Amino acid sequence: MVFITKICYAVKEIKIPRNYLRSKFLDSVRLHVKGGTGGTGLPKFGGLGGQGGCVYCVGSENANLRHMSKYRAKTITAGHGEDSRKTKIVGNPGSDIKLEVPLGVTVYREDGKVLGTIDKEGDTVIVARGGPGGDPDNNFLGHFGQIHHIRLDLKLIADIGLVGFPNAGKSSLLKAISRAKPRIANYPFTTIKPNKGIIQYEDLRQISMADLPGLIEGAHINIGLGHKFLKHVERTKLLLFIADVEGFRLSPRHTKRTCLETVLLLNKELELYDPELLNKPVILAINKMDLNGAEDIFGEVKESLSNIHNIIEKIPEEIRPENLISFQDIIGISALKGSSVEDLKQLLRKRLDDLAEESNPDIIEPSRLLKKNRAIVRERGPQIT
Ligand SMILES: Nc1nc2c(ncn2[C@@H]2O[C@H](COP(=O)(O)OP(=O)(O)OP(=O)(O)O)[C@@H](O)[C@H]2O)c(=O)[nH]1
Repeated sequence: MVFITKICYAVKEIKIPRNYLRSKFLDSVRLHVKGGTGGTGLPKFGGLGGQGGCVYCVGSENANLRHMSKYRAKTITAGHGEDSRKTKIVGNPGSDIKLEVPLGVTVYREDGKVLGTIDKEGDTVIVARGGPGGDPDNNFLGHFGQIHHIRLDLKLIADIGLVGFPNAGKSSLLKAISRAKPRIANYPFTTIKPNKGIIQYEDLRQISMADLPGLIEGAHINIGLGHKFLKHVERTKLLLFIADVEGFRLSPRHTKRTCLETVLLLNKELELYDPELLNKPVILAINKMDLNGAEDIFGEVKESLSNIHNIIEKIPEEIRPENLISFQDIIGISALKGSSVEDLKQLLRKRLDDLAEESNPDIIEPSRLLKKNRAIVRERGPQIT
């Protein structure tokens, strides 16, 4: 009997094989927060009650919203202010509650008001203030703290946002170019949560790249994973479109789209989500250049895109975007074989450096900086003490 029970427990403990499909990524969380109540004053001695503690969010590199699930169906309440006593005339303030949240979080109140955004380590947003302690202005009665339902909405902060159809090779590229280890498989929607990788250069400069689950035709009407993850490209500086040279077909029931059509469809889906996204600089990488006939297709796609305004009328209406993206660069790569991945890596850096220089023209190139410093040394001579 004991043996059978043991087996039953053992069977129960076997993990479901498709466990990985349950996304461990959370990008939105609702919390109920309450500031502490102020302590009561002591009118006879002019004693003041302590202020109630506050609940606030603090940015931390290591935090993730998943940690917040422990607060589900609970109220996060800060400490109450201490009452004034004969032996301690000014009550101590209540203890604050510090919620560590990942960088890229925007905090919304229940009425939609933005309480603040957290972009850097240590950024702080107060989400529920503690009530004031009792004093002569409130008849020595401490007040309740603020109570709110808040929503923490995470948008990944990355330099580059990788956008493409399923199976285009986004995860393969992220793996080839960075130190990330995403799941790669030959079926659509292997990526079900955004992945972030860091591209490291020889001079130790680091650039972050976010790989988003694949978009498909009709994502705007919630087909596939819909536009759910597109919000994560809002805070990237540059978009990298990746298209399979052979195009894409979701299933035999769906229309086969060529490489050019997938590029136009990506343009259209981004436009339908938020036309502002089209103002970002975009680089197009055509992947799987190791396949037969890829060079010819690449040449045709490049030619068509350089001449797109003349041929756009011939494109079927259902895949025709209204505002066309003009790509900064179009490059052919093979994420699998690694060909031209290094060129793409250098190109991405160059474009990001150009952007940084445009937005801050005071930045001086390191080589110019070195020359300038040498000139100073020559002028005054090295200091000998
Ligand atoms: N021949 C060839 N195959 C590639 C290349 N890059 C990726 N693949 C293959 O294409 C398939 C899909 O690659 P993934 O990197 O998972 O594509 P993805 O865009 O991340 O796909 P989703 O996760 O569905 O969005 C895998 O079988 C890869 O091995 C390439 O350069 N050449």
